[in-house]
Amino acid sequence: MPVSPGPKRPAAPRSTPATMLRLLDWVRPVLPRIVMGGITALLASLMALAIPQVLRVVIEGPLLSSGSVTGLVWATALVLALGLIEAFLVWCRRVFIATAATGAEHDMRVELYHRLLDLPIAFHNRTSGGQLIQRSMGDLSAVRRWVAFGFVMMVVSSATIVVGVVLMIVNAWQLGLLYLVGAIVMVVLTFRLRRSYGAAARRARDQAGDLATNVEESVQGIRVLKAFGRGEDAHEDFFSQADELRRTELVKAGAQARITAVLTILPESLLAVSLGLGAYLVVHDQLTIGALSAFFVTAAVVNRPVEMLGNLLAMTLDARAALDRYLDVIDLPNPLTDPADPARLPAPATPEGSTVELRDVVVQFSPDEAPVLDGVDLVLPPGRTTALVGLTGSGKSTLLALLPRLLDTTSGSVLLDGVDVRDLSRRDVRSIVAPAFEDSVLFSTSVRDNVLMGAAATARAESTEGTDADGAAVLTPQEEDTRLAEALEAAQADFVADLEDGTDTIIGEEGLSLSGGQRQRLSLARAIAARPRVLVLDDPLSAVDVATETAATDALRRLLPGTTTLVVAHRPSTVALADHVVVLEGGRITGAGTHTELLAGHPHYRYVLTAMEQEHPADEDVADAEQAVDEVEHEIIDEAEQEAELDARLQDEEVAR
Ligand SMILES: Nc1ncnc2c1ncn2[C@@H]1O[C@H](COP(=O)(O)OP(=O)(O)OP(=O)(O)O)[C@@H](O)[C@H]1O
Repeated sequence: MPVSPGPKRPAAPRSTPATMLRLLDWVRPVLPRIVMGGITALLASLMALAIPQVLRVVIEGPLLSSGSVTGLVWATALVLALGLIEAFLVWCRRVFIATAATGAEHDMRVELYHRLLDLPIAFHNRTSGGQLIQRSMGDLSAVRRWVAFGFVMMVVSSATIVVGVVLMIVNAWQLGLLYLVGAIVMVVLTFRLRRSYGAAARRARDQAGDLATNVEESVQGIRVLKAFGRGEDAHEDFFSQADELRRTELVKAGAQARITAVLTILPESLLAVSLGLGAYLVVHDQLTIGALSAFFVTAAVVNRPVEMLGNLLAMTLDARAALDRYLDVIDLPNPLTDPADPARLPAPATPEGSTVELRDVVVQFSPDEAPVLDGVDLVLPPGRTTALVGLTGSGKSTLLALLPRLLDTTSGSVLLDGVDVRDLSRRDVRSIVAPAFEDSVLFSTSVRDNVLMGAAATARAESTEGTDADGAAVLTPQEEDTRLAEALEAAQADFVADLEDGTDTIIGEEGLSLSGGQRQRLSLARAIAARPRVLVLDDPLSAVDVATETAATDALRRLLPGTTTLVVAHRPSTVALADHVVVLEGGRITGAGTHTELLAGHPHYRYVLTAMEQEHPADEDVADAEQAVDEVEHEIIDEAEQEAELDARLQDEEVAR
């Protein structure tokens, strides 16, 4: 599967300040705490700057002129007090900022998750999982670190430098001005170097996402990798991706090193020049020793934030790259939206059940490509089962995705009991249309939770059950038990009774491993437990035998008599169980009727059935093949036993001799 860095960046790139300002959307509620944090940090810095001024008073005042011990004690106490206040203010900064930053990170993470659930399937098809995990974890951590430390320290450092330079000018204007000129040169050079770091920072984050995708896919596909002996190739792929990331990190480190070098060499050189010039000024009585000392101690305090600016700039560019990736997803327009004023959910159009109608439906994924569905007109008979048959790629899954509104038509409409699905809220549509897919997805929770997942939503739509404070339906424990038992029985999932904890057994990725057929049965049970008005099945029983499929279909008819069902059929047995069959050929419906009618008069239908039979041989053939395998296995075992007997006899003879 190709690895993609995810959504494309917006056409007009944002500047770093404009990007960082977007953070206000999440930071605004905690802004007072951040401002308080900033103020305490600033005060702490001012305390640090105040200490050299006390030093000047000490040198020029009590210590050198009057020799007063009391004055010296007071001055010492003052420096100690300033130090203690500085430490207390630093502690306050951490408390204020940490809670604010983690709160903003939490809100951003929740919003991203909500967005991922909201975005259409097409987005998830083209975006790799690792990239999304990286966005929700690593990228957001970088943003939090910047809010908690980078931003505040950037403001505080800048303020400290400005105040410090002013004090340096006040203490020794000649030396202060020299430092100011040097500071301007530093800023210009640093901003020139930032470009290469910024580009590498974005590249590194995209590459880290690719790496996460690689790990995720390798773990998920571990069986395939092992079975095909591709472990070595996978290892090489991973190695080269990891190496690419390493090289980008080195580019970042190089750029940061250059910035840090400028921000270290220049101020240190300035101090050296200032020392010579300062000594000259003192000798020629143009500067006092106290003022020179105060200048140097102030310069030492200012140099700390100046040197830190390099790291802070790198942190800002890292956070900007991370925030850009986050906003790429958050700002993505969702073509599947709810109407401003959704229509009320209609009642079933007929006593037999709901009707579903597709009117002149066209689906085209890209203007450069031919439509996948082209002028489809289709009515699903209420309360009956319709099988959708077609060659691979004919558009069956695409058509199915239109019913629960996982996808919208390019033109034409899909009507549920006479109402266009786009006029209903997506929540309402999905509360009456339940899907089950061939690729059954189970979550890392109990059988019970997996199966009852959609039951509450449909119960709310039926509105005969109780509701909770949010208006969502709540099934009583007894009702839940009944639904669970019925759904498991109908889906032929009786194996659940033999699991160690029955319906409370934890399954899914982190739980018990189930066979493909068992997973499919639970996925079907989930759709049944929802008691939908419309059931959409994308070949959900492909991994079970024909007898189980027949039993499940019978149970479905009994349990959900008024449910209108559309099932994609990949084998003749599924077609045979349907009331009505529709043939899809290159995105168009070319035939509809009963299995017998189509068999008699539709050549493409016969061709598709023949193709299905070749792909899914009848169960008798499979049974024959299994028996043949059994016989061969028995022969091998017999031969092995005979050889063992022969060996034992030869050994006995040897011993006897
Ligand atoms: N999100 C998408 N973007 C672009 N093309 C797509 C997308 N989804 C499906 N297609 C294309 O639409 C065509 C029909 O796909 P679809 O999955 O509906 O066929 P199908 O009949 O269900 O096939 P199969 O029997 O193999 O599952 C294919 O050519 C597929 O590549």
